[in-house]
Order: sequence, then structure tokens, then C-alpha cells
Amino acid sequence: MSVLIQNLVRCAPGTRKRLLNDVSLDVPTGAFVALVGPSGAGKTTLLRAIAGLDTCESGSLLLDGQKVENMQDRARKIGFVFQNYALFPHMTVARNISFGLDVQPRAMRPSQGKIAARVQELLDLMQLPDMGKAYPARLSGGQRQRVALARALATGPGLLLLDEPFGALDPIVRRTIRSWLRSLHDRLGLTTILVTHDQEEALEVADRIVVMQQGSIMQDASPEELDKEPATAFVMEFLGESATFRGVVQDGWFTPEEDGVLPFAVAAEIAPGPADAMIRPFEITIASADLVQAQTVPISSQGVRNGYRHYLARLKDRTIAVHIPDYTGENVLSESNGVLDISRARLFRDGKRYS
Ligand SMILES: Nc1ncnc2c1ncn2[C@@H]1O[C@H](COP(=O)(O)OP(=O)(O)OP(=O)(O)O)[C@@H](O)[C@H]1O
Repeated sequence: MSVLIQNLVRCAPGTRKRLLNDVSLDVPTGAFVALVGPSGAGKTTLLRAIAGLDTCESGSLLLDGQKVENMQDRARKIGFVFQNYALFPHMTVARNISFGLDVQPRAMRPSQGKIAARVQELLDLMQLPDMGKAYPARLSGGQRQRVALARALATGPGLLLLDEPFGALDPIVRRTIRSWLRSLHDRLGLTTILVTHDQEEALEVADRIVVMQQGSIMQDASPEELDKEPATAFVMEFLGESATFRGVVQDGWFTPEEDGVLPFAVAAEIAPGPADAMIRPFEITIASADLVQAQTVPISSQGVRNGYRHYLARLKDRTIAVHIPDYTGENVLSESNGVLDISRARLFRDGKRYS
């Protein structure tokens, strides 16, 4: 199911405060989109608007090209899973899953045999084949979330809306369940919109990331594009650890203000003037004081994590994290002083990308 949103505005009830500020979004059938942004950015508000749970002041929302208000049987075509989505404790797993089918009007409701077959099919899909008779209290958190997903999928929706569905799970289960969700999405040909606080989760599972801030979409791009071309300094900061170096662009060079950081070449056409260069910790290396004529700064090793040796470089007023791939397990930097050498940076002026 495709979702097309144009200029959606929603205000807080009884006020003129905009919770969604002219939001437009085009999600084609089969896409997996992650909505990310700080708390209060409007992610849940947008998801609820798509689900038709809240009305909006202006703008339009089309599902498969149809206005939602005119859509018959919308609830059946959209599946939801929310964080801590409670299963009915007094019903078995199978009854929980079949609930959406059991409550359909008689004329539309499949036969008991068909419902039972559908439930078993979903249990198999969720890798819980023998759990139909169990009660939710007996399940682990990850199993409950999978039952919640099965329940959302029981009516065969084309659109799956997930609001922090894995928030309560531990990191290992969370990682397993998200790769499983991605393959489920592909297998069932779903369109999925996932709200998550976890940037890593968004980057790993989604084909497109929509970054929201204060009720607006700041950027809508693939994970690769967001990494290469973050539209604003906020997007760059939001998507992972970063450092900002103030400096000046002149004649194809960026010269940082601080001592201990080497100038680096930028595209010749970049307009001269003050700018901020933003980097990720792994986009910087440490040059030896013997090789460069520059002021050195103290550097200390912080150990190895995830295949990167972490260093802290002490500039005059702050420390900068530097992550260098560690293939050998040995400390590659023998000196305790060095110069920061930026290998890749994105330039911003007044918070906006300009290179
Ligand atoms: N019914 C309401 N009345 C007034 N303000 C509301 C209402 N619902 C949401 N808000 C406000 O709208 C803003 C966006 O809320 P929303 O829940 O959509 O954010 P979010 O991005 O999902 O945040 P979180 O990540 O914390 O869940 C917040 O400032 C919230 O306080």
C-alpha cells in the first residue's frame, strides 16, 4: 500500500501550536521507512495521522491513491504495533492473533477453519509454531512483540505502522528481531513505517530515513545519502557521534581555528568565509609530529571497541574522539602527542550544508 501525504498540518487540540508543520511524504508500495528525530519531534503524531486516529487541520493523505476518509475498511488494511503493546492477558496467543478477524462483521469474517489456518500460518511465520495455546504471561518480551506483530498482520494489511515496537527489548533480542522484521517485510511485500529512537536500528533496517524536528521533516533520504549529504548540522549530529571544527575556507582550503588540527583541501568552488567542518570520529587520523609542521596536542588511547581503537585528543578547550581501525590489536600510536588530520568532512554555514 502506498502512502502519499501532502502539506499536512495538525495543531494541538484547542490551540494553534503546530504538531505537524506542513509535512509532505511519499512512501511507495514496498518501501521500509524509518521516522527518527528527538523526543517531541512529531513522529507519533505523524504515524497516528497516517493511521487515521487523529484528524488534521489541513493537507491531504492518500492511501493507495484514495483519500483516507473515503476508504472502506481502512482499519483492516493497516496493521499497528506500539511500544509495550499489551496483549490480552486472559486470551491465548492464538486468540490474541485472531482477534482482528474474530471481530469482523459476520459477512466478512472468514470461517473458523480459515481463521485457525491463518493463525497457524502466522505462528509459523513468527517462529512460534507451538505457542498458540500459551498465555502471554508465559512468553518472553521478544516473543510477545512477535505475537503483537502477528496480531497486526492477521487481517492481511498492506501497511504496517510500528511505533517503537522494540523499545522494551534488550539489545541482543532487538538486533535479532529487527533483521527478522526486515525479512518479513520483504517476504510479505509490506509497506512499513517504523518510528524508532535508535538511529542504528533505522540505518540498518530501513531503505529510507525521515528525520523530523519540531513537527517538520528535515531530511528524507537513503542511509547512504544521509551519511554523505546530511542537509543540516542537526541531521549530522542526530545520526551519530560527530565533532565540529570552526574555521575559514579560502582558496580551496579549510583552515581550522584550533591548534593541533591540520588544514585540509576542499572543492575550489566553495565560497570563501567562515564555516563549520563536521566529522565522524572515524573520519580523522592522527599524524605524527615528525611528519608535519604543526602544533601537536596530547593524545591518549582509550582501548579497542568494535574493531576501532578509540583515542582522545586534548585540544585547548575540549577533547575530540578519534576512532582508528584496529586490525592488529596492537596500539598503533606509540607517541602521546600528535596532530589531527581530517580525512573527510562536511561543511556547514549557519547550520546548513553548503559544500
Ligand atoms: N493531544 C495533544 N495535545 C497537545 N500536545 C500534544 C498532543 N499530542 C502530542 N502533543 C505534543 O506534540 C509534540 C509531538 O509529540 P509526538 O508524540 O508526536 O512526538 P514524538 O516525536 O513521537 O516523541 P517521542 O519520541 O518522545 O515519542 C510534543 O511536543 C507533544 O507534547
